Amino acid sequence: MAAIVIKPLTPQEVEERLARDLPGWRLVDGELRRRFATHGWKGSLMVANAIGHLAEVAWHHPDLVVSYGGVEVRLSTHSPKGITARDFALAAQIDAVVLWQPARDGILEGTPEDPGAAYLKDKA
Ligand SMILES: C[C@H](O)[C@H](O)[C@H]1CNC2=NC(N)=NC(=O)C2=N1
Repeated sequence: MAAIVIKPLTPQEVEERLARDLPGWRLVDGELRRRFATHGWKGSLMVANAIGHLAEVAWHHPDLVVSYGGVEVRLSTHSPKGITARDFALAAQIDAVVLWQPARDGILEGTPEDPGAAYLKDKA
């Protein structure tokens, strides 16, 4: 089987792919970044844990800034240093999991609207 070649993308390539595939993410200081806003610390920790699970399964680990009101995800590749297809692949999976919502008319109810249950502020 041919080895997968991972090479850093140029800033222009990164911006093009962000606009096409990951509109919620930005290139800042050489990292792909996205913030997921929550209604509080417990929600932020749940988001952080969901991302932590994906990172460990992928064996590609973002930095996380966990705050009372949200989680900022910062993704880059250490070797080769830069932004690579690995960062885009994990970012897309993070979006898919964190922003996922049950179908409106489906059998799963979704998080109730009342303040006691409020969790994510950003939903797909
Ligand atoms: C030591 C080295 O960072 C690791 O082998 C793997 C695992 N996690 C990783 N995580 C990230 N974000 N970038 C990497 O290049 C990377 N490489």
